Amino acid sequence: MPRPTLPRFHEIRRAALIVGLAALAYALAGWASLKIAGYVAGVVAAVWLAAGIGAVASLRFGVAGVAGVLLGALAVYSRVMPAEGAAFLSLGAAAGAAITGYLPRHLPPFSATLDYVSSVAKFTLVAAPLGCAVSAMAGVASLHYLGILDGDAALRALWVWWLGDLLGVYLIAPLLLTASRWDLLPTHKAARLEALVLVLGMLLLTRVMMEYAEPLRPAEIVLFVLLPTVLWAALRFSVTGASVAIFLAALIVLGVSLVSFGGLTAATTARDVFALQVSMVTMALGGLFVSAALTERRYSEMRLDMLANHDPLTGLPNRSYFQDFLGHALARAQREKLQVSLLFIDLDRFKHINDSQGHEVGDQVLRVVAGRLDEQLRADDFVARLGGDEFAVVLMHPTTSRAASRVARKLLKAVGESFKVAQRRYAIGASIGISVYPDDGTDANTLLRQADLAMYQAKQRRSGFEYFSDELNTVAQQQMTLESGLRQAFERKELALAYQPKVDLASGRVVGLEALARWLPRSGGIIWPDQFVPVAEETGLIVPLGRWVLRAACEQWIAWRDAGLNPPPVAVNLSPRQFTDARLIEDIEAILQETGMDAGQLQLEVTESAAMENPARTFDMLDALRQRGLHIYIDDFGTGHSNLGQLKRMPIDALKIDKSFVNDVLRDGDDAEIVNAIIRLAHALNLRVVAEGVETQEQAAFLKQGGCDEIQGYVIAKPLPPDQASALFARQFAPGELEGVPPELE
Ligand SMILES: Nc1nc2c(ncn2[C@@H]2O[C@H](COP(=O)(O)O[C@H]3[C@@H](O)[C@H](n4cnc5c(=O)[nH]c(N)nc54)O[C@@H]3COP(=O)(O)O)[C@@H](O)[C@H]2O)c(=O)[nH]1
Repeated sequence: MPRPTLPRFHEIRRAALIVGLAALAYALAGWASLKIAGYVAGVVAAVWLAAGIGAVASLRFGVAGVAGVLLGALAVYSRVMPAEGAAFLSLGAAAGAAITGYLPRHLPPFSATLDYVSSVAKFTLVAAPLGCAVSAMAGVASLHYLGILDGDAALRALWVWWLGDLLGVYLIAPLLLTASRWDLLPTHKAARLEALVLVLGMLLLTRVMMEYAEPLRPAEIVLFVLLPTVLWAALRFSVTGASVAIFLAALIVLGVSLVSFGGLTAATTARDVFALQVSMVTMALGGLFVSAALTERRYSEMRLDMLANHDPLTGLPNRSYFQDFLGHALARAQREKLQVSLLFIDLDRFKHINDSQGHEVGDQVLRVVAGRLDEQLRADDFVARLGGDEFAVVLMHPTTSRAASRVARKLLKAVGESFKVAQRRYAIGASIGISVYPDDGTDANTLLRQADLAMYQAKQRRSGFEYFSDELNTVAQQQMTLESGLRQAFERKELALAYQPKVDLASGRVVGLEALARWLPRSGGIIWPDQFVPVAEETGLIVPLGRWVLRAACEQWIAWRDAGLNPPPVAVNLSPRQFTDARLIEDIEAILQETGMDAGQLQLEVTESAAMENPARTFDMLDALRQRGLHIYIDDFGTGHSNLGQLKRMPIDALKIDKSFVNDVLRDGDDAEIVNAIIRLAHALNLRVVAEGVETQEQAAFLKQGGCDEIQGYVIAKPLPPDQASALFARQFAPGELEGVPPELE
């Protein structure tokens, strides 16, 4: 069982302060009420403002507030009656306040700022009537018991007391409770003028109607003059405006009665007082309910607006809001001769975190980044989430060269700082592309495209941020031409495969073929995969391209087999994007089935970096492929960041040493060491090892001596068209007699 702890000093100090302030406010309001509206026996007021103070004190501060009410009531009542009576009345007041404050808090949902109709109803129609009834009954019973009120007078006083307390709650509590929602008030000049006219109108009309022609009674003034103005305020100035208007209207009617008749009770009958109380209750309820209904509607409009214009995950403006904002910013920049810098921000390796740690962590990362971007910017800068891991910032500034650089550096630094999510520390980088109005474009879409291109450049160069330049546009144009050409290349049958043999160093036999894509446009010439594979990767065309390559390689192998040529296994390259395609296995199975290809004769080459991107996923994928009989080669080995522990568990068959090491193996001692180390590592893991990019007899000899199993490279042959490749199937390359076969395609 937890041990009870003593309250700390600052808690005691706070409670004492609340008790003191609540007592003071209650006492002052009580004293003023008796002065303005003291009615029955000098104790019962027609409007008991102190009840409003009590309700708020209890609602906001609980027990401390109620204790303040008790003390404040004692201070008021002990001035007008004996101590015993004052004590009874004060206890009644405190009990009433406790009920009025306690009930709504325990009838959730309740908004203490009275901006929902249900909250107003709970407070004004349930809690306040009950609380006021308790204090009125306790008070009147005490006065009767003390002999101050006889039976008849007590019954009449009960009504006056209850309505007086209720009015006090309706006039004061909304004013104090809604004070924190000043933001709902319109702030423009016309609205202020309208409010002033309204207040002056209330004053003037009340005075005129009460004193001239056929003077109206106070209750009639409330219903015919003040109620409409309160409703006006409720319609125009939200709950806060309505609360102020209700309070002012009460002050005006009480004040004018005081000035005109020398006080509420002096020139009015009991019926008049009753009518005034009821009319004021009607006015207050009307104002509160109308304003709450309108505010509630405004909130739902704001919510809809928020949903339409903001990203629900980060709370930042979304793409559509961003486009609107940028459009307005550009129009303003044109008028005021300003510059606009657009920063396009893309997170580095976010996909990796999302894939490996799950979407919840990914979402959390996006929230952290959004918060950091927002924190770094000034109030008049603008940041939005465009979608995924892309954000955009709009800065407006006087014409200066490279004005956004400082902000870009600041944002990169802020985003790059590590942070903790679900007990783990993460660090994420970002790349930023910047375009500037009017230099790089004059419309939102162009600027966004240019900033995107610059971001891509920053990503490739790992430079953090880059400005847009015309050269980037040229490159983008070329890529677009390549993209549309590649789309047509499928239909026009312009794609072909070249096959490069792999030779077993021990036997000199061709033991494998690597299928490499070629694009032979009808217009002539050849487009190399170095040019079109990256474009296909970016545009997603790599998936259909990869499928085409797989199918074409399988069909060719079957054609060779059917021609009795005894083809060796054929390998195809899987790009990183293809490798993450959820349908890859399904596609491969379908191709194997449709072409009749033997799965054991198909090899897949996956680059080391793609394989290590998400080891857990890679593991499952490779395992599934191997179970179907395929063989897996890790391509370009040595260039990625292999984790040896993971490599050991990875379901693979061979490593291919990257040609960059092979290239300098005879000149560079380090490369020679690396090549030998990879060969030893592969054998230690029971994997075959293939050296790619072998161009000379000497390199081949070095590799053979080091224990390498297979070689591939120009020393044997460049990638060849199918008929030339098949001519090598039966050939045996004797050691020292390796010679390049002249290619037909290249
Ligand atoms: N996802 C896919 N990627 C593909 C496909 N087809 C090719 N590619 C990739 O494109 C890159 C360039 O390929 P390519 O121009 O065909 O170059 C290959 C060989 O011609 C070249 N090579 C082979 N031997 C030598 C050599 O002795 N010297 C030398 N300078 N170059 C040589 O190497 C390329 C094969 O490399 P690798 O795949 O790493 O074994 C390239 O990255 C291809 O992978 C495709 O269908 N899908």
